Amino acid sequence: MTEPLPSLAVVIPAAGTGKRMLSEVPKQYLTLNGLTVIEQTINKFIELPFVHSIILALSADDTVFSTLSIAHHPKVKTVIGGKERADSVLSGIRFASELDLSWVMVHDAARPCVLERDIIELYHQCVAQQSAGILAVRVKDTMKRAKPDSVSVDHTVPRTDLWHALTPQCSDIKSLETALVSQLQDGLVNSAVTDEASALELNNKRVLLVASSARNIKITEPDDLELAQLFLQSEE
Ligand SMILES: Nc1ccn([C@@H]2O[C@H](COP(=O)(O)OP(=O)(O)OP(=O)(O)O)[C@@H](O)[C@H]2O)c(=O)n1
Ligand SMILES: C[C@](O)(CO)[C@H](O)COP(=O)(O)O
Repeated sequence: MTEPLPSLAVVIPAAGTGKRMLSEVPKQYLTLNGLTVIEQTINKFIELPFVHSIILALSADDTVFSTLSIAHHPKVKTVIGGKERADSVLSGIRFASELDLSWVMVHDAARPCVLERDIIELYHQCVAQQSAGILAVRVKDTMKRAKPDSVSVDHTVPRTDLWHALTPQCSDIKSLETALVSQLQDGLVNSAVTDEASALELNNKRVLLVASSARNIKITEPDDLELAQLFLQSEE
């Protein structure tokens, strides 16, 4: 019989303003198949047996989340996010580090189409290999690097071994907290560290690439909402 997976914390950065979405409200509060985006995302984690706590990093002026029934679920906690995504993540990690847990997953509130089976597989692989890891999708298209500040091709980027990094991104809490703090202190957060794996890589940590369904999109621009609706409807 395989050992049960250790309990973990899930940090969900949800303090963004969704500027690229061009919507009236922050994209995490847009309606998606009858629920808000953030509720759809939380629902992908809330029933998983190894999820101990779900920590939402919210904007200081967020007045919506507390009105949702999910906000009162015993697993759900909230912290105040920060200026950049990494600041919000670190705020959640600091709360998680007080919970006497070893592992954490960080998942964008804007990724409601993640599949539970992919979350479970990611965690199985990280625990089995005692390594950080991320859900990712191999690049399928030919990739071009543009000339600086232009829209003409500079060169083609070889796509062998090229992956799209998605979330959740999973790590032991101590390594991730150390990595994020050191990058914040080095002032790299705003440029080089756009995901947790970037910080871990800069701290010479191994990061597994675990194949994810390509439907695990991040709702970023207006067209993404319709695509997310189709993906969620096909899960019903
Ligand atoms: N200071 C920030 C910025 C982003 N996020 C969260 O990080 C996730 C991924 O970020 P992104 O898609 O860039 O969201 P926004 O920053 O809201 O989008 P935009 O860049 O278009 O404003 C989102 O769930 C967002 O709420 C956060 O918690 N804190
Ligand atoms: C973390 C992430 O979703 C991995 O692809 C991505 O880096 C977030 O980028 P954003 O510009 O903060 O949405």
